[in-house]
Amino acid sequence: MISLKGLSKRYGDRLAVEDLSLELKPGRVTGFLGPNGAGKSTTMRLILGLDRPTSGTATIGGVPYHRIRNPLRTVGALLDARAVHPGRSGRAHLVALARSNGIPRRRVAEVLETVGMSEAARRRAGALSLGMSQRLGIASALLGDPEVVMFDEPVNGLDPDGVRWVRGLMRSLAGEGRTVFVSSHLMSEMQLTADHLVVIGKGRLIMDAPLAQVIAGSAGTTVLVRTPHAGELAACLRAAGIATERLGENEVAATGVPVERVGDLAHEAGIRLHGLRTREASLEQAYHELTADSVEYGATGRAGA
Ligand SMILES: Nc1ncnc2c1ncn2[C@@H]1O[C@H](COP(=O)(O)OP(=O)(O)OP(=O)(O)O)[C@@H](O)[C@H]1O
Repeated sequence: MISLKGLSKRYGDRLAVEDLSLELKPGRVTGFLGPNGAGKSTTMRLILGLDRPTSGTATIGGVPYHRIRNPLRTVGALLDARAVHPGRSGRAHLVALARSNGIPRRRVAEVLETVGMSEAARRRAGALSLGMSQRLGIASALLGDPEVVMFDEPVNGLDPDGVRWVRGLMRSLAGEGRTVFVSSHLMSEMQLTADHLVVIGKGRLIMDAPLAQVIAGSAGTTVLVRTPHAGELAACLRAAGIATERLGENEVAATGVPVERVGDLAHEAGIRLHGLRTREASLEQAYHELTADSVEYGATGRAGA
């Protein structure tokens, strides 16, 4: 488990991360979302001890990274896929990493097999495509068979097959009971991969909730009801403070409300229903609503402002 308590990081007069407190639990994929410059990479670097917090703490299994005795066996991370010696082969890179971390050499062949690059690992790392570099970075992260894995934009540069492969890998790592923390700007992909979401904007926590709850909370998620008493039901829902729209003679749409509540209200009012279903918003829509006030570098904003 990763635990952040009041985590803050200041660069000069800029607060890149501000008072983040949350727990990333094992056995699930937690997606880490936020606009450019929101502080995702900084947070990941703080967890990995690559930067020191200005205040607060980040711990893995209760211990700050710099005090973990066998870091690669505890936490594996992919932050920058190109951060590999370009002249070395992928395999040589992994062998060196294994040796310097007391990891058995057989793990090199195992992780290369896992990421599907047993052949390509013979090539110089500098000659690998971005997609292959991503796979090598993922192999490095998995080398120590860690309980916690963190990936910063892991599907960056991958083709559709590669994207699907990463999705399957994340799901299976979580299925094995590991803590999986992954940042991405690809909402459609996160919707398919994540169980839980942490959304930040301008360094601050916006949302820490299950994916289903984030989507259900979107104004785009609508409960559609078919009933011969549409007028009566619409009035009843409005009286309960629910945004309601008549779609037709026999149909009512309600937003911002769980389907169970609509069903219960209809039941209490003795209104017969012929259909009750939810039309879910996309994660992309939910994300835009959540972060609308936090986007710093919008198309109309001043570049670099
Ligand atoms: N080493 C640094 N020195 C000064 N400022 C920094 C440094 N690293 C990050 N920042 C600033 O901190 C803020 C957060 O940056 P960070 O890279 O963590 O955001 P991010 O959410 O990962 O963005 P992106 O989605 O674009 O990767 C930004 O304003 C960035 O300019």
